[in-house]
Amino acid sequence: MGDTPKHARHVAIIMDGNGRWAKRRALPRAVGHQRGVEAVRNLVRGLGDTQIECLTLYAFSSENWKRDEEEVDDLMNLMRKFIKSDLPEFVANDVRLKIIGDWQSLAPDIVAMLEDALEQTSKGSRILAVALNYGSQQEIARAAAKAAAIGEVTEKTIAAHLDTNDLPPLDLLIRTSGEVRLSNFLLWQSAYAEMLFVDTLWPDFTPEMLKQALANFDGRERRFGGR
Ligand SMILES: CC(C)=CCC/C(C)=C/CC/C(C)=C/COP(=O)(O)OP(=O)(O)O
Ligand SMILES: C=C(C)CCOP(=O)(O)OP(=O)(O)O
Ligand SMILES: [Mg+2]
Repeated sequence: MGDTPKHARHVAIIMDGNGRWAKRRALPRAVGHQRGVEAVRNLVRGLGDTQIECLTLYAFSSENWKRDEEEVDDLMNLMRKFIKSDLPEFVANDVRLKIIGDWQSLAPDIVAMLEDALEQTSKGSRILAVALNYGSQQEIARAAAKAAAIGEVTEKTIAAHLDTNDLPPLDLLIRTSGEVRLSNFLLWQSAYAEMLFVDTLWPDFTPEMLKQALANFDGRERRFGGR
């Protein structure tokens, strides 16, 4: 595997634990999500200090619609606020936004904001991919249907129609909060990804912890089925 880079090019994070972070402090869940956004902001600000080419963040799953309407509204409003406040910083810091998932079916104003943000960041070189209304099984089914429509259902044609088709291969998947499951995130892309499950609740996750995760990755031996 001579062409395998030593460092992680593509890192994905399941940002779990906002609710428990708030509960421990007897605060509303919305406050946990707010602090979760701050953790995202700090991480994106520190991205330039790493060799990561693409950071993919799980922000809202296709199953998260099952939550109370109030919490869903809070999350959508945080999204609106985050794009508005942080877009200029993305542009200034060479960040290219990418959205994966069925984001086109979100509220029309969010879709419009995202389209504008995609356009404004299109020249950036470091990718921040945000998974919104994302479910990996749904993504694979969509890709398989497209592959079937061209009459060739293979690993290659399915991968070519996944939302992640223009991203580097996934190297490292991190989940915070101590849960050890994928919750319908990047199932196909995780085939040979390294995984790291940490107990830290998402609002407490720092850029320093990301660096520790990258160091942990650097110490692993990847074999891809070879010997
Ligand atoms: C990019 C961006 C603006 C992101 C929005 C903020 C953010 C960090 C969203 C993640 C939402 C979410 C469902 C987190 C999981 O915590 P949980 O609610 O499942 O917590 P719990 O498992 O402790 O209940
Ligand atoms: C981080 C996001 C956006 C989704 C995964 O976390 P969940 O909290 O929704 O997953 P489960 O514990 O329900 O599996
Ligand atoms: Mg959770």
